[in-house]
Amino acid sequence: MSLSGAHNDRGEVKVRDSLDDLSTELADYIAELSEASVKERGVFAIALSGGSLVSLMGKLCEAPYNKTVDWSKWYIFWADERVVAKNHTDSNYKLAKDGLLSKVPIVPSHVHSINDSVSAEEAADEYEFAIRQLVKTRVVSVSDNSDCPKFDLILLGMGPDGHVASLFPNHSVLNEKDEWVTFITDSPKPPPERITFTLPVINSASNVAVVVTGDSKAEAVHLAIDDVGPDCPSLPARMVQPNGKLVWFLDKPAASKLDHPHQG
Ligand SMILES: O=C1O[C@H](COP(=O)(O)O)[C@@H](O)[C@H](O)[C@H]1O
Repeated sequence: MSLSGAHNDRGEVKVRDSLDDLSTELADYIAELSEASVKERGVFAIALSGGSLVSLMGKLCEAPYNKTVDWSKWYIFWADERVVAKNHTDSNYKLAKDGLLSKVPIVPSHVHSINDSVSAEEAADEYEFAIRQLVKTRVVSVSDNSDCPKFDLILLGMGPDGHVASLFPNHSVLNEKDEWVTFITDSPKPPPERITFTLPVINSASNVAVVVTGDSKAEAVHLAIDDVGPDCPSLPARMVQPNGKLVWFLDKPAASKLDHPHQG
């Protein structure tokens, strides 16, 4: 069974029976956005996250996507990164390189990873500076409402606590309005030092997809998507309210606590 539908104002919710079906749906979605963006702008600026998302993107390395996607037009960024060496097992760059980037013909100079040899604060500043240069040359588009970058697609995962990127519940960086990229040194999930896109950047994207699997995340999915009333917690995932299009990719266990899991 495959379900898909609009869910209040929290975007489109796609629920798939198996991880295999979910991966195929995700690969189709990314490939379609890539094609549309290359047609419209000549490039595709995509920001990745780490965690379980990357293995769910694995189908992109297989036929037909490995041949049909115009990889030469892809520019890769990270919505969040752990401030560790690039060959460290905690590195989101390493995860993406091993699982995706080394298997498709991405242009190496289009891969924009952080400087891993400076402090978290400097890494965040340098990363924002690099993105600012690419906004000037329109490799990354600019928001219609602010000076924020408008990524063609930002891919997010979500933790059981409702964190997205490295924006954790009740953390002061959730209030950051001015910076595009900020840093934390007290992540509740190791490693502690991370850089992260801020909410204004995430919410300026043309498309945001949140990819969530497993029953340990079902409660957070419910709180992030359903109409939970005035007591609705300021869950980071619920604060993802992009100007562009929001799509949730869920397996059945992750969707199991939604009020209307079969909506649409
Ligand atoms: O620490 C992180 O966690 C989230 C969620 O990871 P998951 O393995 O539970 O899917 C991830 O999206 C983020 O990029 C990462 O740094």
